[in-house]
Amino acid sequence: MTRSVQQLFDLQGQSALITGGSRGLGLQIAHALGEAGAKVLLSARKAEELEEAVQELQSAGIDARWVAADCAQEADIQRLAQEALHRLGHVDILVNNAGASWGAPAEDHPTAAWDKVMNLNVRGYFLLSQAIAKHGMIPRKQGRIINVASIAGLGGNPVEMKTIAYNTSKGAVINFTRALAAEWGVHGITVNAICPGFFKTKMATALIEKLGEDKMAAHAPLRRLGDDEDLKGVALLYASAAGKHITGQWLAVDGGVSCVV
Ligand SMILES: NC(=O)c1ccc[n+]([C@@H]2O[C@H](COP(=O)([O-])OP(=O)(O)OC[C@H]3O[C@@H](n4cnc5c(N)ncnc54)[C@H](O)[C@@H]3O)[C@@H](O)[C@H]2O)c1
Ligand SMILES: O=C(O)[C@H](O)[C@@H](O)[C@H](O)[C@H](O)CO
Repeated sequence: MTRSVQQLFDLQGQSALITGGSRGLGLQIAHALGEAGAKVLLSARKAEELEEAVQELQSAGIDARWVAADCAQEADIQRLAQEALHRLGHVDILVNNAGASWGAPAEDHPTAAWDKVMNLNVRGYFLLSQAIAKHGMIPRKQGRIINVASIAGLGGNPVEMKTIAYNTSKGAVINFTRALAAEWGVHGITVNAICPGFFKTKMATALIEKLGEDKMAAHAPLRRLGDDEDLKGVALLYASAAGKHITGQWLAVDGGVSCVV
């Protein structure tokens, strides 16, 4: 018996861990997975922001909780993985989303900032995937890993932005996704990436305002920036049975910005 579309997208009984889930794109993805029936566990560094986000999800009827952790610290990542496996019972869906950027001309980019960006955006994704898979997904022979990359991983940012470490890190996330998918498919784990375009979150607001929101929107074939709904569909596709034959892929959700040469 094949499943209906409603059954294929249903996440009842599933559990999801979302890093950087306290606001922005991570919180949007938490809403999507939670609205489809998953239990969600948010992680970020600040307890107050996490508590606020959990309350927002709970008032939408979602089973939500939080754990504070710094994904730039290996010991914190190991603790987060253990707590997630303990508190959720199992992690069916891992969303690697916590990320940071740095603006400086490449010729003067501080080494410490390069290391900081690469450490959180790449090493953090790797270490948490490793811990969650090794102690949960691989023994259970099932799992979904969703990596939030960026269209910044497909090329350079507009020249005013000067984010060489960030662009490098997001390019790495895309090939990390493909390589991990190639290795862990045999364990029943899919690994896919989302490449958002410009969304007005805390990370990007100052920059969007500096470059001009209207001007940035005008650059997109769809003449708009991303909003609070735009990542929900792809997150649910990757996380659910509807996406069970999709792995090693990335999808740009960018209003078409990445099609323009
Ligand atoms: N906003 C955009 O235009 C855009 C576009 C493409 C990709 N992205 C990516 O989306 C992801 C989320 O960013 P956002 O735009 O929602 O920004 P945001 O600043 O609103 O959210 C970032 C989240 O990451 C958490 N975080 C930051 N450093 C952390 C650390 N060391 N440990 C744990 N958590 C940490 C923050 O608490 C927050 O929850 C990032 O990976 C970012 O690179 C954003
Ligand atoms: O497209 C993206 O991934 C984001 O918008 C980034 O480019 C950040 O906003 C920028 O790096 C902030 O410094």
